[in-house]
Amino acid sequence: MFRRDLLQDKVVVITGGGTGLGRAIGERYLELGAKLAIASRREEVLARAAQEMTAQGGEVFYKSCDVREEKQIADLFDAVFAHYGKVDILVNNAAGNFISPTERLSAHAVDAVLKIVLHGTFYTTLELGKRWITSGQGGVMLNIVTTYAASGAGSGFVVPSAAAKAGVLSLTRSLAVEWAKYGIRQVAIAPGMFPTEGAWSRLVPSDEIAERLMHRVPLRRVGNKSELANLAAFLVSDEAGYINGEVVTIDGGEWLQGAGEFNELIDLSAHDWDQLSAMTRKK
Ligand SMILES: CCCCC/C=C/C(=O)SCCNC(=O)CCNC(=O)[C@H](O)C(C)(C)COP(=O)(O)OP(=O)(O)OC[C@H]1O[C@@H](n2cnc3c(N)ncnc32)[C@H](O)[C@@H]1OP(=O)(O)O
Ligand SMILES: NC(=O)C1=CN([C@@H]2O[C@H](COP(=O)(O)OP(=O)(O)OC[C@H]3O[C@@H](n4cnc5c(N)ncnc54)[C@H](OP(=O)(O)O)[C@@H]3O)[C@@H](O)[C@H]2O)C=CC1
Repeated sequence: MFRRDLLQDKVVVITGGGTGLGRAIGERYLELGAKLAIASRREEVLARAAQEMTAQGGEVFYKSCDVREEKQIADLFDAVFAHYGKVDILVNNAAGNFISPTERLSAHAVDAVLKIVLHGTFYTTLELGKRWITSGQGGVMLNIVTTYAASGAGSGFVVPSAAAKAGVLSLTRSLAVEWAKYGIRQVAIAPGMFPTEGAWSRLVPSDEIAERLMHRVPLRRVGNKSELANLAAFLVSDEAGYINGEVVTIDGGEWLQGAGEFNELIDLSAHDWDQLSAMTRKK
């Protein structure tokens, strides 16, 4: 699908790059010639991922980093710059989320999500942005958000995530303008349903919920990680150099089905339509 050298020698930092979608994005980037640095809290997860990801070749540097901690982020970038000499691309992928009626949440639970998603993304963006601006080097920042942020609708039962991801999208669009003069480009992806252990264990804990969610997708399937990884590769590549401040939704049409008032009629049979037509046509 892509030139094999699309991301040749680009150095990419991916937060949460040891699991799920972050790892899938990293694997695709490696195939396209990039050098990776993956970071998250659990060092053993990163170490295993780095080993497995480089089985076919390529280079993956890893370092434990809690994105809620400013000092750990500075240490991360110090280490990556020392190792590779530069950073070209940042993928803000780390996140926290779980379903809960909002009235059951404590302040601590709200903070648990806001601090990873909103503060963490802001801190990594700020740390790397300052370094790029000081050195005169530009780059690309890709933020992974959600359809309920991109649509502007938010979502019940994941309200801290909805609020935080909306903030991240606002950060994306705001800096797309403010930092363009430094050669820093901002883009975002809003994924729909992509089964990962991290997301499914916290958000889709039963078959019943899975069935309900799936029914919302016009394509009637979940996304393949490779589909998302391909989009993530294009958006950070020089081929997408004129895309700045945009969010691309990849959800099989899910949010649109929810938005159209009459889309619920999708399940009606031909027989149902015959009856309805007879009722609605002028007599
Ligand atoms: C299906 C389509 C997908 C839709 C969009 C998906 C978006 C995503 O972001 S998917 C990514 C999911 N992956 C993760 O969340 C990975 C990282 N998550 C975590 O580490 C935890 O889940 C975390 C977010 C809770 C953070 O962990 P930690 O900082 O260790 O927090 P604590 O375990 O100490 O909990 C803090 C606070 O939150 C309360 N809490 C935790 N889980 C739940 C829950 N499932 N329901 C209700 N409350 C929860 C916990 O009880 C603590 O509050 P207090 O008890 O008041 O202290
Ligand atoms: N899967 C899906 O259907 C969807 C996912 N998304 C988004 O995609 C992204 C990836 O999610 P997914 O792969 O599904 O889930 P995962 O749970 O696999 O990914 C979350 C990653 O974030 C890391 N992380 C969490 N907290 C921190 C922290 N404080 N500091 C550093 N890293 C942290 C985790 O590693 P560790 O625990 O080691 O810190 C983990 O690697 C997220 O931004 C999510 O919001 C959006 C819409 C749908």
